[in-house]
Amino acid sequence: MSEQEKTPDTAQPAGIMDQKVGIIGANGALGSDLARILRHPVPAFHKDFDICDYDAARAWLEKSGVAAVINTAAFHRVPDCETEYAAAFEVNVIGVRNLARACAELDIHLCHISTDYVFDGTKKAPYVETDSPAPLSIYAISKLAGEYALEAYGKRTSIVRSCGLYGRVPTRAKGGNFVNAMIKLGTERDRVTVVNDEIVCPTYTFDLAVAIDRLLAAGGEGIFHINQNGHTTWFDFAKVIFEARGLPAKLEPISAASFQSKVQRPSYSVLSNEKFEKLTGHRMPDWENALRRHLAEI
Ligand SMILES: NC(=O)C1=CN([C@@H]2O[C@H](COP(=O)(O)OP(=O)(O)OC[C@H]3O[C@@H](n4cnc5c(N)ncnc54)[C@H](OP(=O)(O)O)[C@@H]3O)[C@@H](O)[C@H]2O)C=CC1
Ligand SMILES: Cc1cn([C@H]2C[C@H](O)[C@@H](COP(=O)(O)OP(=O)(O)O[C@H]3O[C@@H](C)C(=O)[C@@H](O)[C@H]3O)O2)c(=O)[nH]c1=O
Repeated sequence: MSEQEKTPDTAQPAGIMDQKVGIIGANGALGSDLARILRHPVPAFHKDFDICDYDAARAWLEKSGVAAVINTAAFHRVPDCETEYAAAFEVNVIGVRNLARACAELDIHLCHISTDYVFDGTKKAPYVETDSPAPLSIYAISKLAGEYALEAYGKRTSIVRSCGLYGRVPTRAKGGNFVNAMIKLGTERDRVTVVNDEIVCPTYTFDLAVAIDRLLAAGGEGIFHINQNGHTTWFDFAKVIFEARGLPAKLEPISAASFQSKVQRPSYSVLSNEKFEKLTGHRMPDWENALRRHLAEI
């Protein structure tokens, strides 16, 4: 195993948060890694309750006896949000409002997952938590409105914004993630085109789950940006996947403008980890290290 593939000492699976923590969406990409990392996880599945149902959410939270809860539930098939906007707003805003209200009443810390897409990408330097959001899509608008709902109705809250999640369990809402899409396309097609002018920092759900555990243990409240360190383009990210897997298709760079999509995505959405790393003393591994560890586990 190369140096890049070794698990860094920051990624040990044992959680440090010493109290019971609820995980909403415990079988999702991030939720399933939270369930394997947290020391005292209390998993909640969609069949247990829907966050859009305030009474059901409150009843589960009250019964669970958790000190904190992490909300990973979202409507996040990004292109579908453009047309199914009522559903997107119901889950991403009203659902979050419900959780914020219930957690405030029950004195539970609510940690909510948000996105790099709240920014428009014009900054061209890592975004810090105090930068002004400027969402470009309905998904991004609904996630930003969810943040505002949390801040308006919540008491003890944290918001974790991250970027381009991938992990052992594919994102349920999308039926996959960028890594397994590349492996599938790279195996089935002769030629795969990937955008080379969106600068991002795709993030491994395992590393994000470890980081969220550290954030909760440190009592972090407010907004925190957490993604892998460094930055790449989707094309360069795909290149590592193609090389590591020896995929037969020809990989070609294209511009975002020529990628057929009904969604406008930020051309730069790297997040600065500085606030998180300062509070917790925990350094996020680089994106390539994370990707190679992930490729070794699937
Ligand atoms: N995936 C990505 O690239 C990124 C995601 N994010 C954010 O991270 C979070 C987690 O993403 P990820 O783990 O990939 O998502 P997944 O789709 O894998 O997991 C979401 C989980 O939430 C559950 N869920 C969905 N809607 C509801 C609801 N109304 N009530 C209760 N449970 C519900 C789902 O259950 P079921 O499937 O059974 O409905 C699923 O278990 C989301 O908030 C997303 O916006 C941020 C940046 C990037
Ligand atoms: C599958 C594929 C994607 N792409 C591009 C499209 C897009 O610009 C980029 C990533 O593709 P995705 O389908 O993952 O894009 P998308 O679903 O918009 O990903 C986003 O999901 C939401 C939930 C978030 O919060 C964001 O952080 C972000 O990761 O790669 C290609 O160029 N070629 C391809 O074959």
